[in-house]
Amino acid sequence: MAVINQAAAKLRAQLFESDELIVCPGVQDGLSARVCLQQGFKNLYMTGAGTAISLLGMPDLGLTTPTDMIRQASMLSSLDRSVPLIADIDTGFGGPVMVSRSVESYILGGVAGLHLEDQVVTKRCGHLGGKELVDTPTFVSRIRAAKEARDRLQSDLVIIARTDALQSLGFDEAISRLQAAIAAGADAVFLEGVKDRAQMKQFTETMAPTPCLINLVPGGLTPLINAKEAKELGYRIAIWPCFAMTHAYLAYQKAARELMETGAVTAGFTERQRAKEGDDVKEEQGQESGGIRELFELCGLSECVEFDKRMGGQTFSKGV
Ligand SMILES: C[C@](O)(C(=O)O)[C@H](CC(=O)O)C(=O)O
Repeated sequence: MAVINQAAAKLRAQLFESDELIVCPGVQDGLSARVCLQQGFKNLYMTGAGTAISLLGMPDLGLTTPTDMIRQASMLSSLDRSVPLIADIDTGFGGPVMVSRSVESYILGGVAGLHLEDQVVTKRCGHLGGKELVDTPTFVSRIRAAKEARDRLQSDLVIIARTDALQSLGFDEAISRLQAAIAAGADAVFLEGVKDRAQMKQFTETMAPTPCLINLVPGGLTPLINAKEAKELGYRIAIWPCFAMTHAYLAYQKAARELMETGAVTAGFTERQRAKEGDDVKEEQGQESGGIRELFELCGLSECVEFDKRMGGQTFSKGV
């Protein structure tokens, strides 16, 4: 339990014992997480939208089950337990019993923080239209159930209350929902779909001293401010869901189109290889930048081989 709680304790210290902006690149699978860890980010964010797209090939419409989300959040937490993960838990997936069970599973999976919202269970991405909300007592019961799970497991899990009320009910109602959530045990707050800088500032000032999260979705309702601006506007956590998925999508599309049209794969790393060949720099077969071995290395190939050996295993004694 102590090891499982370390990331949560670290996130809590980042939030309450410093004034840093907690910068969270959105990740949805092993590859995106490994790349962000390689780049040295101190925190990660598990996007529910990205998980729906990547795991199910479906839009963010409340289709991921608790099992999908728990499994993905636990896997992402396990890649580097010194890097606290904040994970989307959507609506908590049901009534208070379900919320409590789901939060317990997130904690046992090593998740450091989560955000829990006030949409109906058949939710949708906060940046789509026609969202429906539960009433404030129902929202508060979800937060209370999350806190109960945290207290029962003696965890430092950071609970972030999210409201989607801004679009349909306005700023004041959204604030009063978040204040009710704080009274029920939320540590931080997330106003979904904030529309401009003036509203960002008004939000962080109104909620002070409670830490506020900003959600910077490409193509969403909120202007894509940068980390420096987010800090200046009073935010303490910034998440960038799906920030690299657009690039990944376009890269997949380019490679797939090429294979479809030419019957050969020359996009991506082989292009760089060719450029290098033009410079008379030949790389060994299978050693190209971006080739499969590099991806395996990114995902811990050498560490696995070394671990096997250290444990007295023979699995890789003939090399890999
Ligand atoms: C933050 C969010 O819940 C997510 O799943 O990452 C989404 C983001 C998105 O749909 O891109 C949301 O804002 O609802």
